[in-house]
Amino acid sequence: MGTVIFWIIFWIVIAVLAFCPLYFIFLFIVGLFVDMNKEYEHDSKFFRFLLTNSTAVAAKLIRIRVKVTGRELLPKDTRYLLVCNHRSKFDPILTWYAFGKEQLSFISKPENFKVPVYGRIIHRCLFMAIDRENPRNAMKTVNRAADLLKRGEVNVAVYPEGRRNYDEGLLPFHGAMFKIAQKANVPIVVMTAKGTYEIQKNFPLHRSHVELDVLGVLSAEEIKGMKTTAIGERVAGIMNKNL
Ligand SMILES: CCCCCCCCCCCCCCCC(=O)OC[C@@H](O)COP(=O)(O)O
Repeated sequence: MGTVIFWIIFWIVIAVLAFCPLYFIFLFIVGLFVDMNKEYEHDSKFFRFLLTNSTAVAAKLIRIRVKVTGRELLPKDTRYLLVCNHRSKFDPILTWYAFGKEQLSFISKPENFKVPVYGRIIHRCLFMAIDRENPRNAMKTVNRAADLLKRGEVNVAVYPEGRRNYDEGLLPFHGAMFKIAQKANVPIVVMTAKGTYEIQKNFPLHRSHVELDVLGVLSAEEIKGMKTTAIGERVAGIMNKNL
C-alpha cells in the first residue's frame, strides 16, 4: 500500500513541477498578443482570468492563506475607488486574487509594466502607470482612472501612500488620488492589508496568513466638495483603527 501512495504523491509532484513552467510559457505566448503601445479602452475577461488564476496557483505554492472581511460592504450598484495601506509588493497581487470578480485595475509605478509576462497582462487589464516624480503627468493618470470609472469599465485601486511603508502606521497620503473618485463621482472603499510584509520571511518553511479587511465606504455624495486633505484624514482615521 505504501508503494502505491508513494507513486501517487510522486506523480502529483511531477505534474505540478511540469505544469508551472508550461503555464508560464503559455502566459508568455499569449502576452505577446498584447500591444504595449496601445491604450486599451475595454477590460479583457481572458487576461483578467489568467491574472487571477495564475496568482491563485502561486498563492497556493507560496503557502499564503488570505482571509477577507467586509466583502459585503463593496458597492454593487456603482464602480468605486479602492484605497489601501501598502506594506509589500504582495499587497496588489493578493488583492486582485482575493477580489477576482471585482475587476480591479491598479495604479502602479511604471517599473511594474516591465515585469516579464505580467507587465503585459496588467497592461491588458487596464492597470495604469503613474509618474510619481511629475505631478502634471500624474494628473493624466488621475483623469484616465476617472474616465474608466465614469464609463463603468473597471474598479480602480490605488495606494495613496505612493510607495511601500516599512514602518508602523501610515505614510502621508497623495491627496490627488482621492480626486479620482470626486472626478468620477464614485464612492471610496477603504481597506487595510495585514500580514503581507511577513510573507518573504515565512516562505518556504512557514505558511503566511494575510488579512484583507474592507472597513468602510465614503459615498460619492459625502466626498463631493470635500478637500482632498479632509478625505485623507477620514481615510487614515478608518485605516488606523484597524492597523
Ligand atoms: C504569480 C503572480 C505574479 C505577479 C507578478 C506581478 C508583477 C506586477 C505587479 C503589479 C502591481 C500593481 C500595483 C502596484 C502598486 C504600486 O506600484 O505601488 C508602488 C509600490 O508597489 C512599490 O513602490 P516602492 O515602494 O517605491 O518600490
